[in-house]
Amino acid sequence: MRTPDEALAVEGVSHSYGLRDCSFTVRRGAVVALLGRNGAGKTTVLRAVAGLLRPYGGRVLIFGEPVERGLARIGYVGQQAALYPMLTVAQTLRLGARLNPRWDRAHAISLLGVGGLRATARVGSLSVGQRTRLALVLALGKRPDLLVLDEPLAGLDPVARTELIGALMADVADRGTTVLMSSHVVAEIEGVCDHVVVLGDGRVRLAAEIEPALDQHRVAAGPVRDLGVLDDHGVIELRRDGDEFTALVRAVAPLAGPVTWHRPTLDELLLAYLRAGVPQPIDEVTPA
Ligand SMILES: Nc1ncnc2c1ncn2[C@@H]1O[C@H](COP(=O)(O)OP(=O)(O)OP(=O)(O)O)[C@@H](O)[C@H]1O
Repeated sequence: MRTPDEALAVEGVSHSYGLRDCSFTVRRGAVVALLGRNGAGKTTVLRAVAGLLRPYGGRVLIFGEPVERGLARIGYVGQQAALYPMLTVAQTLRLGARLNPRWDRAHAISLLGVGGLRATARVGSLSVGQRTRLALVLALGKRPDLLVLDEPLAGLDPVARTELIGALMADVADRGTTVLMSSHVVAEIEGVCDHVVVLGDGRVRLAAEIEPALDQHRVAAGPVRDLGVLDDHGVIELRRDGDEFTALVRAVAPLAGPVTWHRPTLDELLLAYLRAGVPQPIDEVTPA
């Protein structure tokens, strides 16, 4: 059911680029990590959300409206920052001001300081990481309500990463900006994102709030002869090593048996979903 709290609804989105009936929702102010193995469809989903690619099936709603009507409210930074190499940094910001009715000059200039970018530098002379920073400044200067970022930190050095994450989080805290960002790095997600969406084989395998999802899953380990204890749980991934097994399960029954159980780390949870083959709905998960 649609709620006024909803920033984004991806409803049954399909595309020839391997997406099949993808659905998830994001509430206002959430910071969501989109994960998936190479080629899983993350960029395709993000481009559909940013209105840059029309899905073959399904639809995307931004704040309850078709994405085409919400474009002014979206800030998007793709993997290749779309910038004009012949312009200077200052000219690029002036272009940003012209193109975006909600442009916040003071905010953009303060972010430029965070990014350590010289106003007179020509875009063509910037490194990949510096261009990414400029693209982020442009996206944030637009004062978006929904920020869509495709691996935003990939080309950045560790100091720039920390600074930009800080600027991003300040924006989220000040303005309640909703963020959907793809990433391959669990350490990048931890402490920054509160929700995850995991794609696999073009479908949504997991769409959940991180802490409750960690509470709802368990890692079981023990001898293969005791595998029967998993029968009452939803097995996400099972790995065998000789006579021993390790499994990630959605714990739907009391934890029992001669095996050991522990609450997964975020790394364990995400790796299991990324490796697992079969889509698993999260809806009926109950706390262990
Ligand atoms: N322009 C295109 N033409 C044809 N196929 C494409 C095109 N762009 C993407 N694809 C295919 O769509 C699938 C999903 O690609 P997408 O870029 O969305 O994946 P991704 O999860 O972002 O991958 P990565 O982590 O490698 O960036 C891949 O199989 C890819 O080959």
